[in-house]
Amino acid sequence: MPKSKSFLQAVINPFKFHSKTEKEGDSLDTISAQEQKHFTFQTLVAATKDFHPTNKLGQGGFGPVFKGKLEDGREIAVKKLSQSSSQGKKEFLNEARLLMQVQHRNIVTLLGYCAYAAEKLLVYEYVANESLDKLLFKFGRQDEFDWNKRYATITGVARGLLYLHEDAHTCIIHRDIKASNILLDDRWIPKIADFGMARLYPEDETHVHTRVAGTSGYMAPEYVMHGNLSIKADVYSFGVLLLEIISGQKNSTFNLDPDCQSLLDWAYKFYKRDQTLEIVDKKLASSMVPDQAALCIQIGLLCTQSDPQLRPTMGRVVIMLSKKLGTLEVPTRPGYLGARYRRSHRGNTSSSTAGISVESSSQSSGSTNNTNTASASALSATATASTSTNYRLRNPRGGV
Ligand SMILES: Nc1ncnc2c1ncn2[C@@H]1O[C@H](COP(=O)(O)OP(=O)(O)OP(=O)(O)O)[C@@H](O)[C@H]1O
Repeated sequence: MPKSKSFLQAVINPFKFHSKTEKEGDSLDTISAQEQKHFTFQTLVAATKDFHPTNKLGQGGFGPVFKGKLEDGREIAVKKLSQSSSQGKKEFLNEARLLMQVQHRNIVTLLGYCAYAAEKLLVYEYVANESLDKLLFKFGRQDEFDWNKRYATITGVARGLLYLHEDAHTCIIHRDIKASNILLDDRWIPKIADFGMARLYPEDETHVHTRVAGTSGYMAPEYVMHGNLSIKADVYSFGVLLLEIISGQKNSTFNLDPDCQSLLDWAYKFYKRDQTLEIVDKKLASSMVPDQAALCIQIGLLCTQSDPQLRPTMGRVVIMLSKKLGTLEVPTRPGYLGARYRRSHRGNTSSSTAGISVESSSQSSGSTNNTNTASASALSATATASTSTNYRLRNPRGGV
């Protein structure tokens, strides 16, 4: 076997029973151009001090993530697929496969893997400032996260997404852009992480057999309700994330204003009143650049418009971020799932990060009940979700 193929083959082989078709295997071969990146289990045990709880960075749908240090001094994050992982081996392999193909300063680097007996582990560069959700919503570190850092985060994530959509060798739709999937390094450079749900789409692909999956508060309404998946679903999630970064408010648990059902609704309300900056996080009072903040909010609203065709591409977003206020289109009303859905959903989940999964019957593998999964009945309360196993993908690069 040529050395360039060995990494992916070694990752894939332990999962082989999950490989659906020869075609999938072939495409993995053709995308493989990697050096041997195998880590021995012993190396990772030593690096993480036997996966000591004090080294645990967090817990995702795959299982725990541990911090480690290699003998050469490099700091790493080790994602360990738990035996009981509900998210599943398929997504784990998907993440390895997708990340092998991408290299960008705003996308987390996969250093290698380890498959040892029943253990499956992925090894990443360690990203020192951890995830954006912890900075924005948890640790009381919001003061550290001043305007310049937030603006740099917005532009960095926009560039990373632009790369995935337009510059990677095949269009990649991430499908789970959210605050906990953006990591910030020691220089506050944002890195898009967690490719377990991402999908590769060749340019000429028109249909996809998939399921609707993602995190509530971030999913585009046309995707949740009709299974229409395009790059504009990521653009929508990016718009939500942008408004969260600026307001310090979490969309899925928004309850600041009884007249508004979501953060998007709230932002739109003040935009229409010409009081756009009312939504800005009070912690940014001294550091904010008002015109930049107003521009960003307008871009966030353009990205979350109900009609996906009206949403800009990420290429356009990157250009808009460098424009002057007053030169942009006027956003129409944001799209989000209705009040009935939100009530039902809240009643069914205790976690604000819980999401939705509408499963197609042909995809009922062990990967179905991921941590991002809430009851599909919550969805059906309002939306007439497609029960078809074939979700249509209309020109993923050009919109729905
Ligand atoms: N490369 C990394 N460097 C530093 N911390 C990391 C790294 N990767 C993950 N983490 C930490 O581990 C946590 C869990 O990450 P993981 O990607 O497995 O799940 P998640 O995105 O939090 O949740 P889910 O899988 O349900 O979407 C993250 O929130 C982050 O704090």
